[in-house]
Amino acid sequence: MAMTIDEVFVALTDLRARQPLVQNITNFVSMSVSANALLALGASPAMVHAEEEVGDFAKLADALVVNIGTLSPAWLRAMKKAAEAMGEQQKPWVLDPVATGATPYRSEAASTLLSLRPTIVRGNASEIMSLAGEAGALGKGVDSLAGSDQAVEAAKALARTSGSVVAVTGTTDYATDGEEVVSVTGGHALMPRSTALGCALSACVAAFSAVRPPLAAATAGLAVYAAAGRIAGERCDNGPGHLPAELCDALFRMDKDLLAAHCAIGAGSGEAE
Ligand SMILES: Nc1ncnc2c1ncn2[C@@H]1O[C@H](COP(=O)(O)OP(=O)(O)O)[C@@H](O)[C@H]1O
Ligand SMILES: Cc1ncsc1CCOP(=O)(O)O
Ligand SMILES: [Mg+2]
Repeated sequence: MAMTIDEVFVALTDLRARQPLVQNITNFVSMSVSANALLALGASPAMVHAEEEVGDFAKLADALVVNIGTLSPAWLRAMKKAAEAMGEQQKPWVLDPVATGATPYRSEAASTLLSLRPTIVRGNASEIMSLAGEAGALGKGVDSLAGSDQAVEAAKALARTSGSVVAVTGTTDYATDGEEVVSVTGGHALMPRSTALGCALSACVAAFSAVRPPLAAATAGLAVYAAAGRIAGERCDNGPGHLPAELCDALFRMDKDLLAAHCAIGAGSGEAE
């Protein structure tokens, strides 16, 4: 059974009460976007990526997001160390496999991190298809060339082989544990025209993973973000320039009525109800 809007709102209320500390090892492009989105949502962000301290910081964090957007060998070592530390403590972490498939280095890094068993993997369609090993799943750098509808089977297969919940995003978002598939609609067509909004979504999903089990955390994160994205996009008549700021305002103001009016959650890989 997919979560209801009421259950998503209770999860958001719990998140706001808990104010989880979310450790981010994320790319340079997304740092400020993700930190602001987390603060607006009600979480507490920290961008910490030195390999000398990520293990110690992971002891403090309630959740971790690992994002390979601007990868380098030192960062990858830090990502592995932090992910292992979270695993040892049985605390949740989210992998955002930015542009996996674009280069062998990136694909190998994403596979290595996947083998450390993230709680949740969140990516666009090309990334999820590539990580699932589908031939011809090329994206265009960090952007997807495939629709999320095309990636649902890959997401299910990836969830089954990895043991992670997989969230694949696009016009419709999907979350799956390999058996159940939840669809979420909302968002806005301007969202792919503003950088790092997928990264910030992964960070928000990590925040929810501190207060809910994996599939519920992914569903709640997708739904709250979809509603905020829809509200934000509708306020951006002149283009995407102010979209990140509007998105933060919408995350901050989110309540049950706004959620119900601006996103929908469905069961299965068809259209959301
Ligand atoms: N055409 C669209 N309509 C509505 N929402 C969209 C659309 N494309 C992307 N989004 C939303 O933008 C966010 C980022 O998704 P996506 O673009 O798939 O990830 P990434 O930025 O990592 O490539 C998600 O919340 C997704 O639902
Ligand atoms: C443009 C860019 N280049 C490396 S990481 C990055 C940000 C990607 O952000 P998103 O995946 O959320 O669009
Ligand atoms: Mg991305």
